[in-house]
Amino acid sequence: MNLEPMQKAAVLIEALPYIQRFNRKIVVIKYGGSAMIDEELKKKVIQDVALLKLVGFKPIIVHGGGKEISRWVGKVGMEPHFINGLRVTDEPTMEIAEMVLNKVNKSLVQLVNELGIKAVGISGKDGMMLKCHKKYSGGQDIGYVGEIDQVDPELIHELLEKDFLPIICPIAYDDHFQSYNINADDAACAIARAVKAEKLAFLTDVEGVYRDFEDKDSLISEMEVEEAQEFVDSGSLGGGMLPKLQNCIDAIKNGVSRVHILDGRIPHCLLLEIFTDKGIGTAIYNSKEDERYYHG
Ligand SMILES: Nc1ncnc2c1ncn2[C@@H]1O[C@H](COP(=O)(O)OP(=O)(O)O)[C@@H](O)[C@H]1O
Ligand SMILES: CC(=O)N[C@@H](CCC(=O)OP(=O)(O)O)C(=O)O
Repeated sequence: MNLEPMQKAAVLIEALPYIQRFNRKIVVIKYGGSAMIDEELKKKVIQDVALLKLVGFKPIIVHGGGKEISRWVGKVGMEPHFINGLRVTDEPTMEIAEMVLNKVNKSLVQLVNELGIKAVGISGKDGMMLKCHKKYSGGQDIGYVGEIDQVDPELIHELLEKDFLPIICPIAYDDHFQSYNINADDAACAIARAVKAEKLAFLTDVEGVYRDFEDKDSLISEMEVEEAQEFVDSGSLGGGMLPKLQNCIDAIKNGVSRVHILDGRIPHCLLLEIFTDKGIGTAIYNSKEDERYYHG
């Protein structure tokens, strides 16, 4: 894309009110495994986060790595198994999940560091950040899968205060200090609530939420939280989007100002959402009044 100098200036000027509005505000970015497949795209996501940091935002990355965990589970001759979108996590799977998530974590840290920004990679066990209990799915035992009870944000605040960029992987601990595998959307949501994030953005592998998944013209660009709840309750939403949208609703109801579901396959989707008047993907917000605050 070649822009004339005046167009370049216009793009920067359009970003100005957003830079002012988000100065020193916390933005949590949930970076899903499905949006991590392409190395070039991955670099662009990291560039976006770096830019957010350099213009004065306080970004936090909470990442997944579900596809990579499944690849390694397959490598050791086991079959990945999910119930209601959650990985059935027996002892060997837990060991693999923790190893893989830590590996993904450090690879993201390296990409951020390469841009001259100091990142610190941690899991929910560091600083006793994410405490959980064993979760059952529809009454079924799904192994070492946890539900978060408590988030201690002290370490995150310390890192932000010292100007580090926290990169967090979704592993938690229970009363007995056993490690648990946490769905990364759940972790991002709990963390965004605990740090009272201004924004929570999910980077995934679809354009956003479709009213009808079969009809690609039915993309919903924005929804008030009540409307989103009605959509979830209607039963017409399926797949991974169902728990994701419920997480978005819970985040808004618990103090996060605005949540976005963005297509991580679009280069620089984060910048396009945050710094342009129109935005992209699906935005969920509390009320029309709050929405005017963001997009005029
Ligand atoms: N109405 C819908 N709109 C968008 N995505 C949907 C819808 N219904 C089901 N989905 C599915 O939800 C998936 C996104 O959730 P998920 O797989 O959990 O993403 P991630 O791995 O990025 O967290 C999409 O890839 C899509 O297959
Ligand atoms: C319990 C559970 O399902 N944990 C997830 C954690 C990683 C994750 O959520 O990654 P994505 O965001 O890439 O899907 C898993 O094992 O796949």
